[in-house]
Amino acid sequence: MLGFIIRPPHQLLSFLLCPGLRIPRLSVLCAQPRPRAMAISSSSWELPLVAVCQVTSTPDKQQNFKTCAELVREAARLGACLAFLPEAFDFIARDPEETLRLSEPLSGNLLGEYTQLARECGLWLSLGGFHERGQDWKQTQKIYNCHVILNNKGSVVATYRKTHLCDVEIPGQGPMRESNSTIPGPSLESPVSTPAGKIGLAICYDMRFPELSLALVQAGAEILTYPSAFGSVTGPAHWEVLLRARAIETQCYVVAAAQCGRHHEKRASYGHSMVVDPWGTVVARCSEGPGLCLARIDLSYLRQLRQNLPVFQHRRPDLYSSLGHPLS
Ligand SMILES: O=C(O)CNC(=O)[C@H](CS)NC(=O)CCC(=O)C(=O)O
Repeated sequence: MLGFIIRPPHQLLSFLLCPGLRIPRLSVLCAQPRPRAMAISSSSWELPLVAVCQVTSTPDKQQNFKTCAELVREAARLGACLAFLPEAFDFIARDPEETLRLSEPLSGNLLGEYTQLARECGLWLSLGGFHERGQDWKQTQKIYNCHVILNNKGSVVATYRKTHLCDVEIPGQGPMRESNSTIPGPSLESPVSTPAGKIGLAICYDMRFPELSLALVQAGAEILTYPSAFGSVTGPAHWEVLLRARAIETQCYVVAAAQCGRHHEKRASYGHSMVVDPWGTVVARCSEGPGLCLARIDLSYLRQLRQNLPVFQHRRPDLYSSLGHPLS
């Protein structure tokens, strides 16, 4: 019954906005009529709307907060119930010493400002990667890369500390040595219920490890999030392919808020923030530069797709570890 698996048309609308520009640019990627078999009782405009914010963080924390707050307010005005900010929304420093110096605990001033913002706007926030001084800061002098979910009252409802750290050297991109400043998180987190659906938490480089996305979907995730500061060389080759692959194999929505542009003399990011639906189609994407895009999340579509193409009933966990140990 593959004929029934066609994206409903309301998902094909994405509004591309620049912060200075008040008129939304409406981009209709495609406009097929909704097939009868997919009809649902609610109007598409009642489906939850999410906003994906794209920024260029610098070492200036106050300025970064101003930019993010403006996008979050815009998201609220446009009717989003949840706004996603990228990894390192708080700042991107020039070196590990500066990263450690600018970091704060979750109880610090910056999270306090975001708490107020969520409350004032009445929307949920995915704060994609906060440089967090954890409980062990005094002993370790290192931080966690912490994804924080705030509800519309500003309370922290979930935290996930990045488990796969990006220590890579890609020619042409400048070395990344995240472990110089950061400790890997100790565990995965259970998906968290939000007005848009159950969100599985991850961060950036984590998207290269499909075991993580499978663990999250098997624990009930409907939306996977990969807030990112993706490299400018790996970006064009891997970014969209990885995100769409994670969406197709898990049959989840994938939301990826990204850093873009030049952060300082030593660092630039790829951008291309997007929302992918469970069929693997990109249903919203940001244009170049800071801004936001919007997408509706249709969980009845997700359930229909999982029924029509029941890969999770066809898995063979009895086989997958039968070839011994993974490559070292
Ligand atoms: O450094 C900070 O302040 C915040 N953290 C990051 O920007 C991290 C570690 S350097 N970036 C990535 O994981 C990029 C992954 C990537 O580019 C890939 O997988 O290709």
